[in-house]
Amino acid sequence: MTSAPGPSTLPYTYLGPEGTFTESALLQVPGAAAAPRIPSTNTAAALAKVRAGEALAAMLPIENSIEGGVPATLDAISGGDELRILAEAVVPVSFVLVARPGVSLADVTHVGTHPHAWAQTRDWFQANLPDAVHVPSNSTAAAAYGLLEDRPAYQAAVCASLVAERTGLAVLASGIEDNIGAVTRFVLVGRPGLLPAPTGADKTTLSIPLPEDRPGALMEILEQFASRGVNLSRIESRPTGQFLGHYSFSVDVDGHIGDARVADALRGLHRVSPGLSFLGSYPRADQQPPVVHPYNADQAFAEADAWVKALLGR
Ligand SMILES: O=C(O)C(=O)Cc1ccccc1
Repeated sequence: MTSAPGPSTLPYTYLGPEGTFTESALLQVPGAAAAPRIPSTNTAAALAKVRAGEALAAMLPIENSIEGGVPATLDAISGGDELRILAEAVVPVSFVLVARPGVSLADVTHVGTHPHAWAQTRDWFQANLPDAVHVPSNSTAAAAYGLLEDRPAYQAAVCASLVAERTGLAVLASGIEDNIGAVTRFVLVGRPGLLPAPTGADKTTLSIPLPEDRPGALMEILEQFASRGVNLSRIESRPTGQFLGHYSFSVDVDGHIGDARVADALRGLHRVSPGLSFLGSYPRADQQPPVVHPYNADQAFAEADAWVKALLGR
């Protein structure tokens, strides 16, 4: 992963409070662990700090290996003033069930947690507490801290084990995730102007509105990638909110806008869907370079360009 963007006195922000999986993700960004950081209550609050220049960048969950995309993040980064993804981090996610000391499993009727954590522990609750009611919270850590307040609306919370250690809450059960090995992907989002340099193992995130409701419109978009040998690692549709049935495609592709094949695909996309948004090119967390056929390499694009220029006498 690249280092955090340049030296700055501005803090980073993240979906808080302390002890969320999002904070763990931020701590993976070289340079960010030693920098000041402030928690935000939710995605909108985190991005408002970035847009107002009060935070250098915000770490937010974007995709889970079980649940798929995180709509709140996908929608927030593609709407409003332009933002850029600067880095990604992938964090293994394991959950514990915590309660105030003295509370037992039999006392638990309501459980506070983030909707993603609830979705990833469904089977465990079905098997162990089938009647438990979910009380949604802004984050797993917020749910756990809520147990320390007067008269919480739930008796137990699902969170990271780190939060149990920090709060002194009792662990009623651990490793309660339904899918061992599940990971969540997080992105560090800043203002435009900071384009991370290509590393050879990068991703580019785009939001592409379907230009017209007609047969083949999506295929025309996908052709721009296929014909340049650009692999997609995520694609999902999100409603634009304009009218029922109007969708935008949120896409991650292998490669950097500085790679000729990606830049050429972007040119093609701009012709097909001029309203597309470029949300950033940034290093892949797993540092795996893509397989690029020689005819899609930078050199092949440069040679093709030179050939046409020569034919035109330029
Ligand atoms: O609530 C948290 O701790 C978060 O960081 C969001 C989240 C919730 C569940 C799985 C991964 C991330």
